[in-house]
Amino acid sequence: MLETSSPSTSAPARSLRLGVAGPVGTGKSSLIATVCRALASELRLGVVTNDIYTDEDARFLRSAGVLEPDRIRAVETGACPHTAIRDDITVNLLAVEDLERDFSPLDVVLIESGGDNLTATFSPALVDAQIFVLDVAGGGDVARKGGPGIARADLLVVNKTDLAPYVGVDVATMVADAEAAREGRQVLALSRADAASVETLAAWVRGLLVEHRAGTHTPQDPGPMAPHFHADEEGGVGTLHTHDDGQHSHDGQPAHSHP
Ligand SMILES: Nc1nc2c(ncn2[C@@H]2O[C@H](COP(=O)(O)OP(=O)(O)OP(=O)(O)O)[C@@H](O)[C@H]2O)c(=O)[nH]1
Repeated sequence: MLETSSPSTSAPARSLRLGVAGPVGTGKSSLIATVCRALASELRLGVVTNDIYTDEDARFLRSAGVLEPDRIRAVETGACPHTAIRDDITVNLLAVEDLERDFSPLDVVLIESGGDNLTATFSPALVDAQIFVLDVAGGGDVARKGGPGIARADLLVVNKTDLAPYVGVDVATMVADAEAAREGRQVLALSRADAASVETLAAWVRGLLVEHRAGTHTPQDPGPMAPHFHADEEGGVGTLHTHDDGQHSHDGQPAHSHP
């Protein structure tokens, strides 16, 4: 791939890990397919999908031919999606690190959460940044309802805007509601059928990668992590952690310091 092309020629310490979360069916897999189509010719990409009982999202992306099949790895969570993206990220972190090792160096690894409710967001120990996806078909009022993903994800996508006339949603109002809930953080009205919106999404990813490589992007936790226990070195139960400052990972190191 184009190591000499923008956004940077300097070697990153590791890939940019970008999470994509949001309610069931809002278009997370499709958004990842769109990003891959837009950027696969200029960046080295990998994908990890999360499904509860299947590897369906990975199979969808492989069959769409957006990346070579082995660059798309599936995690079966066997539990509510938030469990594997926030409460215990081990299986996802291993999948990401396997990808990064197998295809070293990668520029971006996209991690798709299983569809969950409005409270589910990624731990900053797993991803450097996250996109939260809503769609117009879920109702124009959803953006007003708030929650950590809507309010504080790095980017909020209002997806499937091509469907808005058919479901009676005014996209401009929905975006304005979302911007108010986000206190100025970016909102993108997206449709895979709208090339300009797709290019805006691709440009956002490129810009984030530049910041990641420069070390100027700080991973944020959109919501408090549930209190949890770590096993101590003897295998017993260790100390209760809350990590509610948004700056620390499961191992107590700065969230962006994983190798
Ligand atoms: N009209 C339209 N449909 C879209 C768009 N993006 C996705 N869809 C459709 O929305 C449906 C759900 O898309 P997915 O990408 O599977 O959604 P998801 O969030 O990954 O779904 P889960 O993994 O089940 O939570 C599919 O039928 C897609 O074809 C869009 O921009 N416009």
